[in-house]
Order: sequence, then structure tokens, then C-alpha cells
Amino acid sequence: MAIKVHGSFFSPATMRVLACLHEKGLDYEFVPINMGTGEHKKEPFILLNPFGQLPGFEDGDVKIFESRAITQYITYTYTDKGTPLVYHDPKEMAVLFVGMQVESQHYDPPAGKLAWELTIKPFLGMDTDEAVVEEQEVQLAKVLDVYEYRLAQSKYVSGDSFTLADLHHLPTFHYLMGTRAKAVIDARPHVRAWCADILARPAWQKVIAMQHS
Ligand SMILES: N[C@@H](CCC(=O)N[C@@H](CS)C(=O)NCC(=O)O)C(=O)O
Repeated sequence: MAIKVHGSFFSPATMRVLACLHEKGLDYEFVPINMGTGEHKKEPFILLNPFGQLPGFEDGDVKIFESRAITQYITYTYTDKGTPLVYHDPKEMAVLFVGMQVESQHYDPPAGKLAWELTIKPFLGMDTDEAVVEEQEVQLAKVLDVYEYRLAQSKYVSGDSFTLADLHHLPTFHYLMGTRAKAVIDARPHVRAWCADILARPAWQKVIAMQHS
């Protein structure tokens, strides 16, 4: 099997890559990396990702990291498989490029901090910082106000098809929906409907099932 994902079923960045592989219907080998023992900071993992962060990815002699770069590699390499995830038309792609940038530059900073404070820290036995949660909920609300406006005009964040711009949100949405930050999502009807729609995708459900395997 050519494709290998080195990561953890619980790591949002790993989950992003797995979601893409399942949307494409591709076979792959999963290589678990134990963050608890610091495996991600040592060789051989850091030969794949010198920043010592999950995931690492291999497809034959292609060895890359950064989850959003990996999803784009998969999408453009396996164009004839599964869900297209991108458009052919350059104008539609322009909107998709914006959607991917908005996710990584505007949505992910507050969503990632909230997921850390409200799910990962309690899981590790650490105290949630309430001041950070309150501040980041305000930031997330501002971003989702923009999403609410856009999602009133199109079914997905970058047009009327499910694309990488939507897929990239899945891991953080999944974690936030189990926290009090769900209220920030639920307060916006178009965002709530979109979130429920993309979280229900069969490919994503397979990624979640792996956490319970
Ligand atoms: N921008 C990177 C972020 C990767 C990342 O933050 N990975 C986390 C797990 S989801 C990690 O390895 N954290 C441990 C660390 O940074 O030392 C990506 O999207 O791949």
C-alpha cells in the first residue's frame, strides 16, 4: 500500500487528512504515533515532519506534512477518485481558495484555542482557562457571523458543492460540538445547518468511528 498516514486518531490535523482520504475512497496504512511518549519529537517521525507535529504523510516517494497541504496533494493527485473536493472553473476555484484561507487564518485560531481549552486540557487533567474561553468565543462569534452571511447565499462555504474549504473545518467542529461553544454555532441557523450537514457525511463518520476502534 503506497499511502501512509503517521498520526493519531484524536489529532485534529490527522483527522483532516483522514477525512480527505475517506472522501476519495483511497486505501492507506495508518501508523500510530504516541504523543504521550514524545514519539513525534524524535526520529524517525521528525524525518517526516521536522517541526515534530502530527501528521506526517507518505505516498511512495512523496513525503510531506501540514494537513492542508496534504489534503490538496491528495485531491489533485487522485482527481478521478471519490468526491471531487475542488472545481474545474478558475472563478469557482478563486472562491475556494478564499474559503480555505478563511478557515486557516480566521476560523481556526479561535476554534483551535477553544478545542484546546474545552476538550484537550480537561482530557489531560489540566484546568480550562475561562478568560481565554470567553475571549475566543467572542472571536469565533465574529467569524461565524461572516459565515452566516455567506451560507445564506450558498449551500457550502465556497459554492454549492462540498469542497476542501468545508472539509478543513471538520475536526474542530467535531470537538466544539461537544462543548459549550456549540451555542455559538447553534445561534446561527445557516452555520448550524451546514455544520450538521458536513459532520453527517459518511466519510467523516468513518474517521470518528476510528476513534472508537
Ligand atoms: N498546521 C499543522 C498543525 C499540526 C499540529 O498542530 N499538530 C498537533 C496535533 S493535531 C501536534 O502535533 N501538536 C504537538 C506539538 O505541536 O508539539 C497541520 O495542519 O498539520
